[in-house]
Amino acid sequence: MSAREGHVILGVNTLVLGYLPAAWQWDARLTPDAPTDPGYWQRIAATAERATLDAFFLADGPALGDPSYDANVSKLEPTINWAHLAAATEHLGLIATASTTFNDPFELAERLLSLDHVSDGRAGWNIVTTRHGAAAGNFGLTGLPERSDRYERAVEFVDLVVALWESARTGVDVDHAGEHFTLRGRLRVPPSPQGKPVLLQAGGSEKGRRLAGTRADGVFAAELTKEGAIEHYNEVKQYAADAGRDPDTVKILPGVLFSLGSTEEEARRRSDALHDLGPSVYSAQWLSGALGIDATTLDLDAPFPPEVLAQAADPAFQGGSIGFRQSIVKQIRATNPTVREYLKQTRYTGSGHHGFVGTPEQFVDHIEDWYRSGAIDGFNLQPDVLIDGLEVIADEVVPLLRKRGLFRHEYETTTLRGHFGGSDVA
Ligand SMILES: Cc1cc2nc3c(=O)[nH]c(=O)nc-3n(C[C@H](O)[C@H](O)[C@H](O)COP(=O)(O)O)c2cc1C
Repeated sequence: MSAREGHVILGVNTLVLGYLPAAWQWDARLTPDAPTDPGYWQRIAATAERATLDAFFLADGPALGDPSYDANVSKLEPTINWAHLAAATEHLGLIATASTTFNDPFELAERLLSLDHVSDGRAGWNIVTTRHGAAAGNFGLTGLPERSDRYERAVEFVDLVVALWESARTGVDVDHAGEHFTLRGRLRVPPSPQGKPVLLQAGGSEKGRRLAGTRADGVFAAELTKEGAIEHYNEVKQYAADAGRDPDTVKILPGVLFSLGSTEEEARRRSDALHDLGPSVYSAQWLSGALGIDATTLDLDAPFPPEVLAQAADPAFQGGSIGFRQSIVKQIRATNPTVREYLKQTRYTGSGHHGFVGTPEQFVDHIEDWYRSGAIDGFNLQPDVLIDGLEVIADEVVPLLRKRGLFRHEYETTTLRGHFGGSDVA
């Protein structure tokens, strides 16, 4: 492995109860009111701070989830969810997903900068353009705007939000007349301790990677294989360098779904039990959404038809996220399994996101391997089930990472930007 030094960044995409739909059946502490119970969030945040983790992260879309594959159908709006947790935590970053397609730049700039104040500089914004068609109906549209329109709007949206945060610092009005937005004025919210919230981006198409490289401080990536992760890592870092930025200021954090056990067999039993407890269509539904086809119509005992894996004639009209789709197709092409074999293997190698099933020691080996191979700057951890899935990170994984010099022993920085290697002071 390379001699790469430094420590990994570890976030937790809490989702709410965990990434598997049966999470609520696994742990009695995951009560029906957990999503809206401040006490639940404070308990898991205390575990995360005990482990000196970098941030809690909330994936989100402005629409009710689909229970056939979404483990967290109902939840609070992320910035509100994090505002109350800010008061109950001291170090943990709080990253909220918000769509550039279904928000207004002035309102979101105010809301995120306010969150940065109430959290003493620990706010982050995960920039998405939203892949779920259900959100369109909630905003008076008959369908999602086409991908390149969404990204064109996203670039103007992000630049306007950053200009508004800058207006808070300089006191100079923003005077913007663009393709998607016209605005003259400035924020009433003063600059925050870290200057402005940390920007992350999620979306792996070429436009998504370019947005990340030119503007974001971090990337929530979907990469099922180490080769795909290295390619994504290098591409975004190159976009940053081409934009005159220091590539090291953009941290690449793929998601990793994990089930851990004291032995590999126990971990696999846990993953199997959780999948067997969940909706039988879970893996097929996830795959359908990610590939943009109905996976339940495929011949289970045959390989994937070439036309299913082929890129849409015009990627612009490829539904869902190209990032997820490309990653899944790469993984399928690597072993050419039957559909049934692939759906079964996703239990152990992840569905859409990279997956790991094994012991804490094996997980640490895996984290170290991907980090020293230049595939990641860290991971956005996604426990199969919250509470006990997070406790094993605090009690077993982090101590092992610290022993290897790969993780902090205590918080040395006070803001999310500081945790990411930037300066605590704006
Ligand atoms: C790793 C990853 C995580 C994502 N998380 C979300 C999310 O939480 N909410 C959401 O609306 N979209 C999410 N998306 C999709 C984004 O909305 C994205 O802008 C859109 O699907 C286009 O993605 P693409 O560039 O991969 O085609 C995610 C995409 C990826 C790759």
